[in-house]
Parts: sequence; C-alpha cells; structure tokens
Amino acid sequence: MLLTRILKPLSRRVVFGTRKFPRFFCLGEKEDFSDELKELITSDEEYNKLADHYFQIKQAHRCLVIQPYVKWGRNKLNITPDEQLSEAIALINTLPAWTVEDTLAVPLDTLDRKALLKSGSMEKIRNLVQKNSNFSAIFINSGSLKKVTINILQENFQRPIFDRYNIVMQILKAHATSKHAKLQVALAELYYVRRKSEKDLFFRTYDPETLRLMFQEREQKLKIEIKNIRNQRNILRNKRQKMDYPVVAVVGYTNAGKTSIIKSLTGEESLKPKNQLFATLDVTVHKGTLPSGLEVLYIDTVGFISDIPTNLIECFVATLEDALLADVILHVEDISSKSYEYKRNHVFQTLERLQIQAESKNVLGKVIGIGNKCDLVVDQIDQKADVLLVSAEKGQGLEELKHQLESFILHITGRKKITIRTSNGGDGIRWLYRNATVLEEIPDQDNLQYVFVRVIITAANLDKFKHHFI
Ligand SMILES: Nc1nc2c(ncn2[C@@H]2O[C@H](COP(=O)(O)OP(=O)(O)OP(=O)(O)O)[C@@H](O)[C@H]2O)c(=O)[nH]1
Ligand SMILES: [Mg+2]
Repeated sequence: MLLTRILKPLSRRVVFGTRKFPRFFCLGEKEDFSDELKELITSDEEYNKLADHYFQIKQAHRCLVIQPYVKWGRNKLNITPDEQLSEAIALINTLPAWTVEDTLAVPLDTLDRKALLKSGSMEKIRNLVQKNSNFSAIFINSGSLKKVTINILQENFQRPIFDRYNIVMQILKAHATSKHAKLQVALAELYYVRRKSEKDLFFRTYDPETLRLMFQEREQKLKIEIKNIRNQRNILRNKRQKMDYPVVAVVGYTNAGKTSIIKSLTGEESLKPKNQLFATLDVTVHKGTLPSGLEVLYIDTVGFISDIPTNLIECFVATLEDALLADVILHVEDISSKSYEYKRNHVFQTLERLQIQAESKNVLGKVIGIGNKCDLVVDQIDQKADVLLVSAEKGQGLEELKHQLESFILHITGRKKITIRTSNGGDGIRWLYRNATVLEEIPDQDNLQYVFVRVIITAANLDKFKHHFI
C-alpha cells in the first residue's frame, strides 16, 4: 500500500558518532525494521486507503503556490507575505521532483471564509490556471484547510489542492528513515487523517464507530512502540549522565543551520547539512571539545516550523525531551532570514509548550541564542541582533561561541576550574583523569612526589575525590 511504496526506496540511515565515541551515546539507533513494525506501519489496508485518499501522493507536481495573508486585525502575522512565500517555495522544493511554477500572494480580510478566497481572487486564479495548463497542483500555504474549503477550491480550479499541513506531512514521510522517526511520523499522519476525515463525505461509506475504533487502536499501538523507544532512551540518558558529560542541545527553526553548527563545532564528517526543510528527523549525539579541553555532547534535533497544528509537534515530544533536559540549549537562528524575529518567537513558544508537556522546568533559562549565516548579511547586519553572530559555513565566530558555551556550562552545571595537589602517579591522579577534565599537570618543585593538577570538575566529583584521596 501507500506506505510500503514510500518505505521501499528509502535507504536506511544509521546514525553513529565518532569512532572513539561509545556506541551507546547514539540515540539514532541502528535497527532492523522488525516484522511487527512493518506490519504496524504498512499492513492496515483500510487505514492506508484513507491515508492514500488524503495525501494524493504523486511522483511529481508543478505547483502554483498561493499565499493567503490577512492585511490587518487579529490574524495579521508579523511576517510579510513575501517571506511566507519564500518558505512555501522552500517547502515545495524539499519534496523530490516537485517544482514551483508560479507564486501569488492573495490579500484576505479573514481566514474564516468557507471558500477561503473572495470571489474576485477566485476568478483571478481560475483564469490564471486556465491559461497555464502547466500547473498540475495548487499549494495554498496556510495551516490546515477544512475539507469543505479544499472541495470548493478544487472545483473552481480543477486541480488538486494541498495545504501546508499536507506538504509538511509529505516531507516528514519522505525524510523519516529510522524506526523512531517512522513511528513518530506515522502517529502524526494518523492525526492528520483523523482531522481531515472529520465531517468528510468520503467517510459516509464507513461506519463512524468502526472508523473511531480503527484510529484508536492504531494510535495506541503506535504510542506503545514509541514509549518502548522512550524507555530505551531513558537507559541511554542515565548512562550518559553517569559519564557526566555536559550536554548542549541544538534547537531552532528548520533550515537554520543546526546540523551545520554541530558539524563545525565537532568536525564530524558523518553529519550532512542539507538545504532542505526537515532534513534532520532523528536526534543524534556528537562529541566536541571546548577551549580548555572540556568535552561536551551536542544533540542535533528536529527543526520547528510555524503554522502547523499543534499535535504534529506533540509527536516529536519524545525526541525533543532530551533537548529539554540538556544543560544548555543552543538556539540557532538564521540571521539572514528577514523573518528571524517571527521565527524566534515561534521557537520560544514551542519550547514553552514542550516544557509544559514534558513537565520540565526552567527550559528558557538555559537558552543561548546565536545568529548563524552571518556571512550572508555582511553589509547589512541588523543592529538589533542581540545574539552572537556566527557562520557555520565560513567558521566565523565559532571560537567565541565555544568560549561562551564553556563559561555558561561551568556556571550552570556548577563545575569548577581548580588546582588539586595529589601524589605523582598515584590513584588520585588516575581517578581525576577518569572523572574530571585534566587541563594541566605541574610537578610540585618543593616535593617531586606530588603534582599540581588543574582540572574542571563537578561539585559531586570533587566531594568524592576529597572523600577518597584527602
Ligand atoms: N551561507 C551559509 N549557509 C549555511 C550556514 N550554515 C548552514 N548553511 C546552509 O543552510 C542549509 C541548512 O543547513 P542545516 O545545517 O541542514 O540546517 P538545519 O537547521 O539542521 O535544518 P533541518 O535539520 O532541516 O531543520 C544548508 O544548505 C547549509 O549549507 C552558514 O553559516 N552560511
Ligand atoms: Mg538538521
């Protein structure tokens, strides 16, 4: 069925850290798609028929992209229609073989009209579509359109209509390769199909109770599978905590350059930044070193996007939980984007929502912001930019970033830089190498049986050291 067709051509992406990096740090686990999983995701014929109906998957589309925007009032957004259109184009270009033929921004006085568009705009677009037989589909870049609206637009333009929710879902489906990502996307897809099916004529052929049960059963199965992975994650997280590495979660709007920043900070070749939205769907962990030698773990995460129903993000809560628990949250912004303030607000609102859902505390208190892609705005750097400007591509600002991260980590995790005098070649110094970051060893000139060891050490480990060796 539908998903089988999508699953087959996908190569399996296995996410590993560096060679020296112990296997258990990697959250994107190497996996085989078990028969049960394949069964769960692909076998349900009835469900797949419905998903097929709503996704209208086709190998390629040449799209007319329409950007509805409200000129004033409550629904007016703090982002210009042109900027919204650029994001819409990026969304379409992310789908393999889909292209943008033309774009049009359409002013509205409300988003609540049944047909969405006023009769004048409807007519204008109808003429445009009639003149250009090249358009094979119309993408309305607006959250989630009601079925009735889609039907009216489809009837008027005689082309399939896609909304933003649909396109984002299609990208997620195309990019999910690991078991965890596939399960999360399958859950998001289920919410999509359920939401779209409400009050839909197509469903008159189904008994509503049977439908309800089918959705419910599928949701439960997916949630159980996701929970199992979550439990496994907790074990990984505990192991990581025992090793006591400070953790930096890298978050931000999609395509801001999160993966690129981690790649530049760690030099890890396996990371592949892409000019695509939702290139990263798996949480992966990568080890890096800060200026004084302190080793940290960077967590790469799935990007955020605005104007999408909230339950889509809920499907990724498990993925983002690690980020919320990190010592530091590095918020990467694309400073070259004209709408970076709008995107920043969206990221903060999402973090706040996730904090509530995951019942974590003080998430916003541990955020450091950086403005990436500053190489693209050399001549017109926004004076309002109140974040460190960096360029992952050109390596600009990265040393400063490492210094900032280091002092923030020392402050927030209560780590201390101190000098300890201990016996040369004794158990104490071996213990320090295992449990702290040793910066320097200087022999004690007054008594060469001792050395001064400069270390970065957690308060807990300092207590242990004192207990065992002093
Ligand atoms: N000019 C310029 N381009 C950059 C810079 N950093 C990243 N990019 C480009 O921006 C695009 C997105 O980079 P990624 O690192 O994949 O972005 P991301 O935030 O991980 O994206 P998702 O995983 O899709 O959310 C890629 O084409 C990068 O080459 C930069 O400093 N300057
Ligand atoms: Mg990425």
